[in-house]
Amino acid sequence: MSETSGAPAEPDARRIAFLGVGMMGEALLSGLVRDGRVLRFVVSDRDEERAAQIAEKYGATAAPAAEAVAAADTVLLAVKPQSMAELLDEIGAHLRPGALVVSIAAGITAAYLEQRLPEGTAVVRAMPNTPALVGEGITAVSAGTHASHGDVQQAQELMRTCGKVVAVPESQLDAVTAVSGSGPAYVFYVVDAMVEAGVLLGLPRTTATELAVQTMYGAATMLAETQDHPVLLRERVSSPGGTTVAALRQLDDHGVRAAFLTAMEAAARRSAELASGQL
Ligand SMILES: NC(=O)C1=CN([C@@H]2O[C@H](COP(=O)(O)OP(=O)(O)OC[C@H]3O[C@@H](n4cnc5c(N)ncnc54)[C@H](OP(=O)(O)O)[C@@H]3O)[C@@H](O)[C@H]2O)C=CC1
Ligand SMILES: O=C(O)[C@@H]1CCC=N1
Repeated sequence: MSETSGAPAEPDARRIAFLGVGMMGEALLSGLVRDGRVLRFVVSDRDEERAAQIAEKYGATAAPAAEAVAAADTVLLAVKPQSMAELLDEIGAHLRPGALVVSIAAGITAAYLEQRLPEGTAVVRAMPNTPALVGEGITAVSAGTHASHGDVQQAQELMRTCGKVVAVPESQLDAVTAVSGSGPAYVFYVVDAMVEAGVLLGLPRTTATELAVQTMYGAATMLAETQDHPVLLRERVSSPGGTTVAALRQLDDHGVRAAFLTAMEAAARRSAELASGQL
């Protein structure tokens, strides 16, 4: 198995195995490659053709999972929760002593992973999101039983190549998954609805899309840069007796806020179901 590295900024001799290079595995790999430190990557996927394509695209090596972990200092588990038990069976006996295992699977607890990996394996759970693809992700990280402070820092550093990182207790990860893990989908849903409304009002689709996307981007940038409360920012848009209050009243009448609460409760509940084995 040969290995390649990105352009060096700070030397880093770690070897990282990506197990599962679907949507999220690729997003995280792209962040690390963009980061450009000397990191050696090996990728593995049940779909060998996809693994080979990803390896070629990012200058990594493709290998079967057992082979990939045998040479890795850090192992990133990026398969669906439903595939996790099978993958752990496959790699358990091949893991290097002292290797750090980072899992991004929704719902799968550190205890679930620790029970299926060699005794004492350092496990860190991370919940990233797809804006990692453009370096604007946010990841929440929590430590398993055997993970040291250094292990957690290493996992955080890994995830920071894709955006921001926060540390949370594992008990909060279902809620995190509901807010930021699944969150980009709600935002895309809202933008899609705004574009559709613009088209309904007679705008060309391209114009409606440009207006909606830049409005979302500008509003998010204001939130991040001013740190002002969203209610204050909303009030500044709402002229007395004007267009905005007319629209917001309709959102309230249609129960949009309540729908968000119910939807995100459902996401957190589903995450907890995955943890309790209801795959
Ligand atoms: N998508 C997202 O926004 C986020 C996802 N996550 C988590 O990331 C994980 C991956 O999600 P996502 O990228 O969306 O899923 P994908 O289905 O896109 O990617 C998972 C990949 O892993 C492959 N795979 C399955 N089993 C194995 C195995 N035993 N060995 C090697 N590869 C395997 C899958 O192949 P096959 O399709 O053949 O099964 C697939 O290509 C999930 O656990 C999810 O909870 C976390 C945060 C955000
Ligand atoms: O939908 C899912 O289950 C995954 C976890 C968070 C985002 N996507």
